[in-house]
Amino acid sequence: MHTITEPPVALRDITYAFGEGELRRPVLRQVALEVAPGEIVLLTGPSGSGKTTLLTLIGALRAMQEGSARVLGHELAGASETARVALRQRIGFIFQNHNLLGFLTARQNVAMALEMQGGLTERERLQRADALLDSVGLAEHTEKLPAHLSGGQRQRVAVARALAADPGLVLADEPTAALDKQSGQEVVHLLRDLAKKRGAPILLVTHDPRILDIADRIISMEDGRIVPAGG
Ligand SMILES: Nc1ncnc2c1ncn2[C@@H]1O[C@H](COP(=O)(O)OP(=O)(O)OP(=O)(O)O)[C@@H](O)[C@H]1O
Repeated sequence: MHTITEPPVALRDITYAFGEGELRRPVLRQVALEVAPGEIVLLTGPSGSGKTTLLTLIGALRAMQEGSARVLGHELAGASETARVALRQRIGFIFQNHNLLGFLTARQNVAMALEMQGGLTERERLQRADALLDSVGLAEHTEKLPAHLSGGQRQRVAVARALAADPGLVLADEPTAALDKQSGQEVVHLLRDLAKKRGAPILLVTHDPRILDIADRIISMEDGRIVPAGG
């Protein structure tokens, strides 16, 4: 007997539009995509081609319109808000502007991501946060507020936070856009190594040609469609 493992991300015929009636503007057209366990997929393409919209659909951050999206074993078409919230807790998100809370230390920002998990005492959460910050090279900076860290360091905190809850999938939107070349490369290499270790696939939207080498696969989008490889 074979066990057929479902890919962590499987999209079929995803079509999505903003606006209604005459103002309706399609931004995704029949997108199909599969991401394998542990795979690192980069999504590139011109501004406005629909990359972020696709990422937010996969991340259950917006409701589907047409097509099918199976993410970590759950169908998102027709999924309730409750189901989407539950799925979001199994996904690690990293954004361009890191989205750290300015009044919390690096350690508190990471520990907060563990609160949803339940089952851990505060002491355990803080210990786990310290271990994660250590793994991204920030052992010396756990007590600092985001404002006292460099851009690269803040983005490392965001990586630690995204991986804190042992996500089944990591979604990143332009995580290096605000960073210089070296910090950007450090952050994505770190992200890649940590995700590979945990077997979590990464889907990363980027315009940054300096980080293309981390990809297992690069996908281009144009005008709401995935451009066929080699085309
Ligand atoms: N909330 C919204 N309401 C209306 N139109 C939107 C909304 N969000 C995005 N759009 C439009 O949808 C299209 C696709 O946007 P999207 O952000 O997905 O593209 P992108 O490829 O990620 O672009 P960029 O690289 O600039 O981030 C754009 O034309 C954008 O203006």
